[in-house]
Amino acid sequence: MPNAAVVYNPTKLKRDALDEVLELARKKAGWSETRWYETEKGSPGTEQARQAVEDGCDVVIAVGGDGTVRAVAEGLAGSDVPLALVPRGTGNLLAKNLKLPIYDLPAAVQIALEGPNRDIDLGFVDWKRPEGEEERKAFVVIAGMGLDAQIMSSTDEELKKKVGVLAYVKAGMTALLKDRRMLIQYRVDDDSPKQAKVHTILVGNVGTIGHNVTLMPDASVDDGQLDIVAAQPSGPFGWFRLAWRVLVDNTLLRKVKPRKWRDRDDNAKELSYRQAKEVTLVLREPEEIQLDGDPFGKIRAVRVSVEPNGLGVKMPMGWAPGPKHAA
Ligand SMILES: Nc1ncnc2c1ncn2[C@@H]1O[C@H](COP(=O)(O)OP(=O)(O)OP(=O)(O)O)[C@@H](O)[C@H]1O
Repeated sequence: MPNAAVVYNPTKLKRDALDEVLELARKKAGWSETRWYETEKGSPGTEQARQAVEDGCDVVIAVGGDGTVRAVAEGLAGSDVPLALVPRGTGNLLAKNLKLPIYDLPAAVQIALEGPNRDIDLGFVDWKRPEGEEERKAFVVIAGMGLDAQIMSSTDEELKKKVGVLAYVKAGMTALLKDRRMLIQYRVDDDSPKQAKVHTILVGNVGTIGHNVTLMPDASVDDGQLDIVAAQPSGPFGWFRLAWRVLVDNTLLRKVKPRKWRDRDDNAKELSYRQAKEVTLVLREPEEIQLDGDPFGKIRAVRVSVEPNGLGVKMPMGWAPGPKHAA
């Protein structure tokens, strides 16, 4: 009989609430006893997911926000055990990009036990800390440096509990006022290395960053490619033009705007886009990095790469591969 493992963040959902729904569903589906693994502040899900794989589970259900999902996905890398989501965070970005149900326990549980598998790309970062320490981490949504990572690292967690995403607005305004740019050396795939001065550089696996804002209009979760965006607004209207590009062009007009117009716009100077399998960045000064919305401190250099189809995710019943499902 198959069995499910649950890796859950107890600050996001009480075990009893999920257990009640899961017990009914697993008995009905003929699954054996569920194994439970609780995350901890200093151990947000990677070790638990690895343990669950070692214990022989058939699916790992991650319960929590994007941080928990990222950590569990990292623990599943290299295994063929799929991930199922019970989204319980602020952003829930992977779930939203894959159009999975949010805050619907029975639907999430049914998907976990009976839903079809979809293979999606898994992003990896190999970074070097300012002190020289090297580390490898996975991400499923976005890796970012510069302004957005400063926002993540300075967002007030207490305020986030009270006002949700508005806490990011406060941190964002503070970071914007500092108007700091990073001097980077970068190399995209086999191109020759180049230099640039940018406010933010984002490397994404999915294109929508919550509230239906599409940052990377061509990003697809299973195209085997990373989408790179560099933001370098300048002049008094630079940030305004950038916001217009993201909020109006990418998000609202994308569906109606002819492709050739978008091609012409795609490398306007506020926002440059590239698709690649790998990008290496060397920073003049150590910079903050964020993965899927969680801050990971300062790094000196990073190689971002993608493992195509590196992660299986449980999808809603009736899902089948096809262009209209591209995220
Ligand atoms: N048992 C625990 N007690 C306290 N904190 C925990 C525990 N388990 C995990 N955490 C912390 O929870 C954070 C991960 O939270 P999670 O991603 O589930 O929600 P979130 O941060 O609200 O989501 P989002 O990223 O969407 O805002 C990690 O920083 C981790 O250290």
